Amino acid sequence: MRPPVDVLLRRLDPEVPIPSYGHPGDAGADLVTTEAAELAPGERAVLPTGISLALPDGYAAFVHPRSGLAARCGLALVNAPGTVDAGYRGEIKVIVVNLDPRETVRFERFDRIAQLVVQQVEKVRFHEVAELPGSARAEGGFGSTGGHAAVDGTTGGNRYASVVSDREGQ
Ligand SMILES: O=c1ccn([C@H]2C[C@H](O)[C@@H](COP(=O)(O)OP(=O)(O)OP(=O)(O)O)O2)c(=O)[nH]1
Ligand SMILES: [Mg+2]
Repeated sequence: MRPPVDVLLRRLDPEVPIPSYGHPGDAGADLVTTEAAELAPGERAVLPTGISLALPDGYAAFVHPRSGLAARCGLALVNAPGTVDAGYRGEIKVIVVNLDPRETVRFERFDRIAQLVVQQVEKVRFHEVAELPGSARAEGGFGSTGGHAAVDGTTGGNRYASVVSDREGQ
């Protein structure tokens, strides 16, 4: 395993735990909320994590959802993944939304609400051209290879769409 990258961290709450990886190979370090919160169905909130970072130049951190909360509670991040720029020195916040149609989601102070993935990112220089070089995919996108579910009763002309219509016919 490669040695970890050193990142400076400031605690904005003296008791907040430093983000930690659950297992040695994990990509995301868990972030907690420093405020208890209650989200009714459909409600969103911006939750404080009590930390700010100084990421090295050439890196960014991405705020990702936790799958367990998504599966169990319908909790999502509105802007997933949230992008934390290397130059950002403010508090990292997590923009959550309760997508469950019925149940309220409750968080206690220091509950783990999201995970932070730190990655190297490229900065590019854009060069405008009149024509782009060809490729196998060309302009095909948005389900051009099939396999997308039907939307609004239309069939996508693929096997998943026909599975949906078979089920509806039963
Ligand atoms: O989930 C997130 C996403 C962003 N940020 C912070 C760090 C990031 O560097 C800054 C700005 O985020 P972004 O660029 O996504 O938002 P914007 O609406 O484009 O704001 P700005 O105009 O400040 O770039 O907000 C968070 O704390 N949590
Ligand atoms: Mg921005």
